[in-house]
Order: sequence, then structure tokens, then C-alpha cells
Amino acid sequence: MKSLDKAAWRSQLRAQRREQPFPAAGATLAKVALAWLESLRTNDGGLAGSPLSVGTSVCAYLSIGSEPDTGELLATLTAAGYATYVPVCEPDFHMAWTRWTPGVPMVRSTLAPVMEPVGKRFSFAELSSVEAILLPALAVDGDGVRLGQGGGYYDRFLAGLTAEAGSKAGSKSVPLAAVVHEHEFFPNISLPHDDLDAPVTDVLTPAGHRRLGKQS
Ligand SMILES: Nc1nc2c(c(=O)[nH]1)N(C=O)[C@@H](CNc1ccc(C(=O)N[C@@H](CCC(=O)O)C(=O)O)cc1)CN2
Ligand SMILES: Nc1ncnc2c1ncn2[C@@H]1O[C@H](COP(=O)(O)OP(=O)(O)OP(=O)(O)O)[C@@H](O)[C@H]1O
Repeated sequence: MKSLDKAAWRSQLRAQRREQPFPAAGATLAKVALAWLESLRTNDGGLAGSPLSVGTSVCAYLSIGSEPDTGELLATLTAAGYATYVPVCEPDFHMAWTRWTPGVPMVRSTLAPVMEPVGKRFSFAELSSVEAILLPALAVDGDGVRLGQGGGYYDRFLAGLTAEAGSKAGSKSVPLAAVVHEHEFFPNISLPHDDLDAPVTDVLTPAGHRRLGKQS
């Protein structure tokens, strides 16, 4: 029943993405993302404006089709000094990470309809100082429930992340921001979800950043 709800939501949201032309908002989204990352550093001891530490990383992704365009976001974060990583699909819905830089050669994944940089693949644990993870989504609600494309790639990845963080005493959790078009953020509706869905902490749209869930 619950997965039927998810399927119905997905087909509605995909139809809306196909049928509605969206104004190009890549530059605005890039500004929103950079300002949010900067604010994380401000809240973490007044570091805003100071140079990034060498090796500070962000996990993001390369948008496809009618997803909000992340091309400029990736370029902006890289130019600001972040080491920027994007996911690579692996068998059994697992994900590895690879470095994105402007002009990096790319190939189409054999496992999902996405482009991926050619280059060394890293496990998340191999990445140093990940400041935040930006995730693709079809929709997100006010509690941080994220509806993705339905592969379960990110849910599996996040489950591993939580297990790993839980095993390290005092480890700080990484902020998780779903990226959607503004009308795909549903602050007052509860999206269908199950026990395997890992909630996100934030949402980014071209209209701005919002903190989600009980921690806000
Ligand atoms: N840009 C992007 N990269 C990603 C994901 C994603 O959702 N978006 N993934 C998340 O797990 C993983 C790949 N899995 C995917 C599984 C299904 C579809 C998919 O069905 N896409 C739609 C088109 C989407 C659109 O145009 O808005 C399709 O092909 O109909 C995409 C990615 C990792 N990389
Ligand atoms: N931690 C997990 N371990 C094993 N299977 C999982 C896990 N998380 C999700 N799944 C399975 O993956 C499938 C897709 O899950 P779901 O519909 O929540 O995907 P999604 O979050 O929309 O997709 P994505 O994360 O790829 O964007 C479901 O069959 C679900 O049971």
C-alpha cells in the first residue's frame, strides 16, 4: 500500500516535471547552496569568510533531465575551493563517489540513466571532511521525508552512513540537503515513507534553503 502511494506520487511528480517548463535557475540554486554551506561554517565557530581548509569536501550530483540544474552549482562549489564529489552507481544499488572538476570526461552509467565522471572511485569513508551531502529528489516534506527515483541507492548509502556514524563515539552527523524545484517542497503534507527511508535535514530550492524536521 505504502509503495503504491510512493509510485502514485512519483508518476505525478514525473509527469509534472515533463509537462511544465521550468525557468533556468541553475545560477540561483548555486548561490543558495554556497550561502548554505557558508552558514554551516558560521554556525561551526565563526569560520565564514575565512579560507576553506584544504580537503574540505561536498558530495553532490550531476542533474539529469528535468531535475533542478546542478551544473552551475558544481562549478561554483569547486571554484569556491570545495573538493566536489558525485555518485557512481555500482551493482546491487550501491554507490561510490568520484571527483567532479570542470570538463572532467564522463560516460553514461550502465546501471542508471545518469552521466558519471571517469576516474578513481572512492568509498564515502575515504573522503575527507565532508561538509554536506546534496541529494537528488522528486519531492521532500517538512519532516525531511525524501521521495527519490525509486532505486533505493541513496537510502542504502544513508543507512550505511548512519551505521558508521553510530559506531564512532562523538561523531558529528553530516547535513543532508535534498535539492528540488520549489513546488516539490511540501512543508505541510506528509509524504509516504517506510522504515528504510532516511530523513534529510535540509532542503535547497532556487528560492532558498530551509532546515527541516524537529531539529529546526
Ligand atoms: N542526477 C541524479 N543522479 C543520481 C540519482 C538521481 O536520482 N539523480 N540517483 C538516485 O538514486 C542514482 C541513480 N539512480 C537513478 C535511478 C532512476 C532514475 C530515473 O528513473 N530517472 C528518470 C528521469 C528523471 C528526471 O528527468 O527528472 C527517468 O529516467 O525517467 C535516475 C537515477 C545516483 N545518481
Ligand atoms: N537500507 C536499505 N537496504 C535494503 N534495501 C533498501 C534500503 N533502503 C531502501 N531499500 C529498497 O530500495 C527500494 C527503493 O526504495 P525507495 O522507494 O525508498 O527509493 P528512493 O529513496 O525513492 O530512491 P533513491 O534513494 O535511489 O533516490 C525499495 O525496494 C526499498 O525497500
